[in-house]
Amino acid sequence: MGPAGSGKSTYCSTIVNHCVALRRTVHVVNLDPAAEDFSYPVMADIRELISVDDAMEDEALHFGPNGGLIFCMEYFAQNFDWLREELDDMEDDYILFDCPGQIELYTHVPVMKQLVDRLHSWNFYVCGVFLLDAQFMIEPSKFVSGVLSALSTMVNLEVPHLNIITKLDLLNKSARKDLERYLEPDLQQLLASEMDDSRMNQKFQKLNKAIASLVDDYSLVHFLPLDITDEDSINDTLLQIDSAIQYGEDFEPKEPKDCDDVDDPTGSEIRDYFDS
Ligand SMILES: Nc1nc2c(ncn2[C@@H]2O[C@H](COP(=O)(O)OP(=O)(O)OP(=O)(O)O)[C@@H](O)[C@H]2O)c(=O)[nH]1
Ligand SMILES: [Mg+2]
Repeated sequence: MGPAGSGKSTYCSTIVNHCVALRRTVHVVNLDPAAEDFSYPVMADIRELISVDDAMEDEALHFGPNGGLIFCMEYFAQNFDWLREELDDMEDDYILFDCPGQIELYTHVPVMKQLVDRLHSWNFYVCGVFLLDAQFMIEPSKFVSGVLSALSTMVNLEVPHLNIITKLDLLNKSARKDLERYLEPDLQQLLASEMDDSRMNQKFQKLNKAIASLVDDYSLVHFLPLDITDEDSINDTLLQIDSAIQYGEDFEPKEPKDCDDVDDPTGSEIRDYFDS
């Protein structure tokens, strides 16, 4: 999940490619009714059920792109049986759901929560992954808006949750260094530094302080940086999610000969993965 363009589909293809190298099975379900191109193999596509064009072109509905998307997602919520059928053959597999970018879906439209509840009822372990563009880590007030959307998604879904900063490879050295103060943020301090040299009026300052203390009180917002050009960084992300959903804990131990079958360099990648 995450705002438009935050890198959700890129994240899915990055994880798929990484897992191919690890010989680990990962599938992706496209839940974006407006998506057109995919850089990963699509196991199931919501557009087979309904697409934004269907909602926009319908004579009676006449939606624009945003209303159309919400309509599609509500239609999806009425038809989870479609997803159940698509997931029918899955067992012990890892599935990524590539979601749309409209923030309403994570804040006040109930469809994502309904989806999570339905997945639980089908015995899936679910982890929410919320992506935020590293551009949000440049100004404290931008960061606060990112934190709030991450927080409302987290509170809304009530599942293990990971916030990830994307597009790290686009940052220069000094921006990367600056990023560190946002990874374990002290919001009060961050905002205080901005307030000193801005002309924010008193009410706005007070509002920011109140938001900062609310977020601090939850002490739940933590960000993990993801650099898709760095295999170790991708591995760290995967491990955090694995531990959140207890992935692999109930797998049967593999026969040693399975490991012998694996050729290098894949074999060494698998060892690296378990070593880390
Ligand atoms: N350099 C770099 N570019 C990225 C990264 N992640 C995404 N992009 C680029 O950012 C743009 C948007 O990425 P997407 O993966 O389509 O983002 P999205 O969140 O799926 O977008 P929507 O589905 O439209 O909301 C694309 O041009 C990607 O190539 C990254 O980690 N590094
Ligand atoms: Mg996308």
